[in-house]
Amino acid sequence: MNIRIGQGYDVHAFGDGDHVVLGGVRVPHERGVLAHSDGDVVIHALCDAILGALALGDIGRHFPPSDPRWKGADSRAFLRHCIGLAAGQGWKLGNADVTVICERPKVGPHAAAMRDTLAADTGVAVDAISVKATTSEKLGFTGRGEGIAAMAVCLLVRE
Ligand SMILES: Nc1ccn([C@@H]2O[C@H](COP(=O)(O)O)[C@@H](O)[C@H]2O)c(=O)n1
Ligand SMILES: C[C@@]1(CO)OP(=O)(O)OP(=O)(O)OC[C@H]1O
Repeated sequence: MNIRIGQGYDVHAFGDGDHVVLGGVRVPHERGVLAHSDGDVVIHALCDAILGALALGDIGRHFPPSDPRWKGADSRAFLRHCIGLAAGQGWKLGNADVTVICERPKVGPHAAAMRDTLAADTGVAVDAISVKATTSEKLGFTGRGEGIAAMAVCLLVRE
């Protein structure tokens, strides 16, 4: 069996709004995020991890922020596209592990729904998808509540 590893990272600044989208789940919050798409840092980091494992560049190469087609886009479509690129080369997702970094919103209460959504879009069992969260102890831009970040790693497998 062949394996490939990939990692991804994404950040969006908070802006006006009443929710954020994380892992395809609408999470109520007193701020939104500034983004061309729905600003889902979890999915953007996971897409970059998958694209990295495939050595196919990054999310901005496949979905340029200058392209009006992606304005307000549901990032789940980006994830399904990346999985499709992997499948086209015979790869499937082995597992993925995501960490969200923000003081708020609290991610824990939404992690199960996020895992369900990510598992559905990537075609794996939910136990192959991990979603974790941490604050940055009030340090840095996430600590000051200026934005939200996510890191992801994934393993692709091919028989
Ligand atoms: N946005 C967040 C941040 C953290 N959590 C949960 O709280 C735990 C403690 O966070 P520390 O940064 O103080 O270590 C963390 O392990 C998460 O379970 C969260 O749900 N949402
Ligand atoms: C997702 C894309 C889509 O145009 O735009 P944004 O929503 O701004 O998100 P980013 O994480 O900056 O990735 C770049 C783009 O691919």
